[in-house]
Amino acid sequence: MQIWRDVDDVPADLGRTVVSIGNFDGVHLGHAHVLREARATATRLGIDTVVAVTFDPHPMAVLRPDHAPPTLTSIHTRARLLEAAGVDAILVVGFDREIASWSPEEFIDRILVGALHAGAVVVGANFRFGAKAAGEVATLVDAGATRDFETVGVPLDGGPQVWSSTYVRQCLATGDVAGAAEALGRAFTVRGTVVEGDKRGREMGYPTANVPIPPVDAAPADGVYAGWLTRLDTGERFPAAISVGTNPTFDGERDRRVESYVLDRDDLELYGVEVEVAFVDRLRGMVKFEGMEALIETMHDDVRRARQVLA
Ligand SMILES: Cc1cc2nc3c(=O)[nH]c(=O)nc-3n(C[C@H](O)[C@H](O)[C@H](O)COP(=O)(O)O)c2cc1C
Ligand SMILES: Nc1ncnc2c1ncn2[C@@H]1O[C@H](COP(=O)(O)OP(=O)(O)O)[C@@H](O)[C@H]1O
Repeated sequence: MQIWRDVDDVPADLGRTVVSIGNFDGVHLGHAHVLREARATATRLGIDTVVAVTFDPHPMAVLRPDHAPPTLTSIHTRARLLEAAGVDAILVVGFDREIASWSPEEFIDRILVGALHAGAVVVGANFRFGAKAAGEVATLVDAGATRDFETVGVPLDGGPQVWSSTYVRQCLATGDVAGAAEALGRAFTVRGTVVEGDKRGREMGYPTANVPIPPVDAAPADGVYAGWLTRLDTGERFPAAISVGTNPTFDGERDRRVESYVLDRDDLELYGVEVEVAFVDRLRGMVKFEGMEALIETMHDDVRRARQVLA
């Protein structure tokens, strides 16, 4: 798959394409539905290449930083998932104030027609674009009439439910990782490099691989979950009981982390290893215990329940 980080990176000899546009954050089932329509449109028109146009950073992070939603997928993860959803190429538009000021027609002429030679544009029916979000599906339909591209506005109620990135974020904010997984069509995951913690885990009988959560990234609410830890260096996948939070029992001033105890193992060496943690189900909320003994008692139970969930 091709990734173009700038409009100037798009090869000049690119043939006609079918273009889908959006933030695609999460690449959830709603996105997959629109991308399936894009592929079907390409087949119908005899066009080979489906291009996804996406924005980085998220437009809200530029336009209203205080209201920017937490990110579900980094641009790298998004590219990987878009490829799996059948996209041939991705144009990542570096979103800034200048691009935000482009009128819908300017966006159409410079990106869709000028760079991508769109034969069709396929977007969700509620898609908005251009300065002040003035552009909509009808704007594309009108512009396409004189610029020789077709527009497909995909109805959002094509599936059993209207999925959205906002819905996924809401699920995560309440710890409903099973709901998030349903909307994504796969488990929600966090990626990162394992860092050192307070070295208390081994002492407690439950060593945990700790991954920091960048403040801009979405993560499940503080709590305890069952899931899987995958080493990205070897591809090995392990069942895990996972804690998200700041370890309130120990009162330390620290940032939120994802801490995974790999069930029934004490021999792993994970410091510095790149891992992916997948959240399957919520076990309970985070508790500030009176002492370490009470926490360990409860962790025995968490591990037992995690084993059941993952069996
Ligand atoms: C299954 C599981 C459940 C946990 N539940 C809690 C909890 O309810 N309250 C809490 O303060 N810490 C909880 N923790 C986090 C532990 O406090 C933390 O793993 C331990 O202090 C070791 O930290 P370290 O990796 O920095 O050494 C939990 C950890 C795991 C693996
Ligand atoms: N079953 C396991 N699950 C997670 N990490 C393990 C496990 N067994 C050994 N480890 C190793 O132990 C480390 C965690 O031990 P811990 O005492 O919690 O230290 P820290 O406070 O630095 O996280 C992990 O980073 C990993 O290298």
